[in-house]
Amino acid sequence: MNQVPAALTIAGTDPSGGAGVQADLKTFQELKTYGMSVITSVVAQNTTGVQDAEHMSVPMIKQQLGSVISDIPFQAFKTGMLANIEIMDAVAEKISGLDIPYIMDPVMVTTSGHTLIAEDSRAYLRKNLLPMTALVTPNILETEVITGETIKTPEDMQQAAKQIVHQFGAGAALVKGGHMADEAVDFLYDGEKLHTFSTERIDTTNTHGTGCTYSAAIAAYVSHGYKLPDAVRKAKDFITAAIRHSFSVGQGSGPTNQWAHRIERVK
Ligand SMILES: Nc1ncnc2c1ncn2[C@@H]1O[C@H](COP(=O)(O)OP(=O)(O)OP(=O)(O)O)[C@@H](O)[C@H]1O
Ligand SMILES: Cc1ncc(COP(=O)(O)O)c(N)n1
Repeated sequence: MNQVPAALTIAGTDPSGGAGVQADLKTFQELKTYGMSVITSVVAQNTTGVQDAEHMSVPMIKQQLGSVISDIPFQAFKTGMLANIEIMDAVAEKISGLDIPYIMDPVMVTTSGHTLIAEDSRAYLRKNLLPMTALVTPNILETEVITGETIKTPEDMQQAAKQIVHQFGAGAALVKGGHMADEAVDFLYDGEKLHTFSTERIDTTNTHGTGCTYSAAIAAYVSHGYKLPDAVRKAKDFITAAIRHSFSVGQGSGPTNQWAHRIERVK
């Protein structure tokens, strides 16, 4: 018997293969995790941006979740694009009661600047979904939306990570600073300690799908049994390699390379 951990992504699609469910499944596979996916929205997008999106019906999302949950055990799951309150509510209903670590990538705006969730669903996400998470992974903009505070400095990021845990009830918060100054520095607050993960900033515009790949890598490592700070540290190495060896395909912001960890021997 081939026993491997399994992970589930609940997210939107990217037919150009760089973000969303496609990035998540590639990442799970690379990290020796059996990958499964529930599609919430079908998005027409590519490296240049988002052209259109169609959301799956609530019954269909619930059916997909039911199909997976009733059949195959998994050791971690993540959410990406949850476009509106109805979809968030459907997902919340199906995952409540699962005793499995939940990693939320609170997808709001893409790297190319397109809004992926309805304005009025932000409050729902904060109030109803955040308390269910083991970890939430907002970038600066998403952090500002969640906390209502402006982020200018690394200290602001650290403060926000604590606030997201203590005030909004997330299990842990990883505030990502891909756009802050010279370094790509992220802060993890796990309810007890602040951890810093910092790498050099790679000079590239190929960052399509970085958030998706990073959170999927964290979920994969968690499915293998790593505790949060270690899972994030390993995922940070994975995403940094993936950005460093990213693909210059397409006419816009290219995708990351999920097999780069093999080139750099990230374990
Ligand atoms: N140019 C870069 N060089 C190195 N690391 C980067 C770079 N851009 C992003 N990262 C890192 O990649 C990971 C994923 O970043 P992610 O894209 O989710 O957040 P972000 O870059 O802060 O925001 P955005 O979603 O708007 O791109 C984070 O660890 C971030 O620090
Ligand atoms: C379906 C979907 N989900 C999420 C993203 C965010 O991607 P990025 O990490 O580039 O901001 C995306 N472009 N498409």
